[in-house]
Amino acid sequence: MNLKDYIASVENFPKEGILFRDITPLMADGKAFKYATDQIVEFAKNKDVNLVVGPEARGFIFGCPVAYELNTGFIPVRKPGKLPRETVDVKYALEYGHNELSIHKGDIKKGSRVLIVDDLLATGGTIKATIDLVESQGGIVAGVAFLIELVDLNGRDLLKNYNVLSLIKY
Ligand SMILES: O=P(O)(O)OC[C@H]1O[C@H](OP(=O)(O)OP(=O)(O)O)[C@H](O)[C@@H]1O
Ligand SMILES: Nc1ncnc2[nH]cnc12
Repeated sequence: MNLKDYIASVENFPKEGILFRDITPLMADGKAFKYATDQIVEFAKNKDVNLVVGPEARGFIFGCPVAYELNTGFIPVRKPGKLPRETVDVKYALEYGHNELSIHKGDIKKGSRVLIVDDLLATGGTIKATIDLVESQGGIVAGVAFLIELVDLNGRDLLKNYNVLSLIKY
């Protein structure tokens, strides 16, 4: 299956000069969504993963079905003001702005083997912030999986010490 056939490319969204890779056609197609999820599950299988972590919002879309298939829990990494209990926070830069991410303190037990899942790797700011949150809680990042990698933005440079999967490259 060619997953690129299910990605829509939209010019100048959300800002002038950004070519937005829209995953919603893939999500809307049951076969493509399952195929992409299965590829990530396959990547995780020999990594002894016991927890999946995904950043808001699109990381939830792929992270949850992957966690279900792996029989693990899913921990959300969220934007400011969304998590009700005590959090650990980190600031980061985006391809088109900046943001802050949080995780509930204590959700990741020391020594947990974590698979981090997100829809897209651009500059790597989001994933690096997510890795920092996981590691600050004593989690071990067993793998990092994306549906899409924007190769020219060099996000991989931040991930040299990790097992990385991306299913579609632009
Ligand atoms: O590699 P980076 O440069 O950090 O960019 C990638 C991130 O940007 C997008 O999320 P966004 O923050 O737009 O949030 P959303 O998922 O809520 O739309 C995307 O889903 C990734 O998480
Ligand atoms: N070009 C892009 N398309 C979709 N999501 C993104 N997140 C960061 N850059 C993006």
